[in-house]
Amino acid sequence: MAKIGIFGANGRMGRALVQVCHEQQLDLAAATVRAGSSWLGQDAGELAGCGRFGLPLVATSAEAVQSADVWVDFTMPEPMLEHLSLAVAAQKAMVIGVTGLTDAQYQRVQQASTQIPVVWAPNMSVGVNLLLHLVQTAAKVMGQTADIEIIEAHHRFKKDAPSGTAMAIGASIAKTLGRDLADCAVYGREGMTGEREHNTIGFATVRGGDIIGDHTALFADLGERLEITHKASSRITFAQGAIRAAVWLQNKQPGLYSMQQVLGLAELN
Ligand SMILES: NC(=O)C1=CN([C@@H]2O[C@H](COP(=O)(O)OP(=O)(O)OC[C@H]3O[C@@H](n4cnc5c(N)ncnc54)[C@H](OP(=O)(O)O)[C@@H]3O)[C@@H](O)[C@H]2O)C=CC1
Ligand SMILES: O=C(O)C1=N[C@H](C(=O)O)C[C@H](O)C1
Repeated sequence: MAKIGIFGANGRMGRALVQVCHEQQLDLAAATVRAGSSWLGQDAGELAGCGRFGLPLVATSAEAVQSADVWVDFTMPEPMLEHLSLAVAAQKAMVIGVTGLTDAQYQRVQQASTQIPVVWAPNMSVGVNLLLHLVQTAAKVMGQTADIEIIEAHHRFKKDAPSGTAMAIGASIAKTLGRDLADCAVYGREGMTGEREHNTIGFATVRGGDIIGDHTALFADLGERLEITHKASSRITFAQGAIRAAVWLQNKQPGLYSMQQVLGLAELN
């Protein structure tokens, strides 16, 4: 059984990951928090509401990284890249769910994946990964005439916008239509915008309360519109996907793997 490690175990996703390891009786070998964190020394199980594990939270370090075979990271772009360097040095596999990466940061993930096995995905849920396929079919049928808008809603604490998932939906549609997302994306509208430019893909962002994560791809034509919506009702769905990826990743060769591959959806392409 793979020894699993969690970086940022005190975060919203960090706690959900601990919970899923517990529910699935997996070998959670290490859980880290940032150096100087007030959570240092607390029990990982108690923090996640699962009862005492006898597994104290330790500071992220080269030494701590040795304790697990596969590490899971839902922190933030900069700390994630530091964790990735530790994983490369220790030759450990890594599952990354962090969003809001710049192109340069994503290239560093790609570079690291030449040395260790990595899964990176902006959304680890089964439903969103299926949606990424469904929008391709919708784009093929309606994309030339319909106006395409992507609407996402998340909790008030989220730091990046549009969500990584919204960007992946946009990229999936743009690729199907032979468009470059960088050229056709419109992020929000204000003032005298003029009529909608036909070949654009619009993004709208909502932030509020404790919304876990809603995404809609809208194909709006004259006389009808199609909306494909996914709503997450618990972070556990993301954590289950990430832990599934961690188990899948053990003994894989170095490479950058997608959630589509983990879930066996790649052949739907
Ligand atoms: N791919 C997917 O399916 C999903 C992806 N996400 C993504 O996961 C990421 C985390 O989301 P969420 O759990 O809500 O975020 P939280 O803010 O709850 O957790 C972030 C974690 O990162 C740590 N962290 C933040 N900054 C630093 C730093 N400078 N150095 C070290 N540690 C740091 C935090 O530690 P501290 O508390 O000490 O600051 C905390 O442990 C986001 O990018 C989000 O978009 C979220 C859900 C699903
Ligand atoms: O920050 C979040 O919470 C989430 N982030 C991911 C994203 O940016 O797409 C996935 C999920 O919607 C939750």
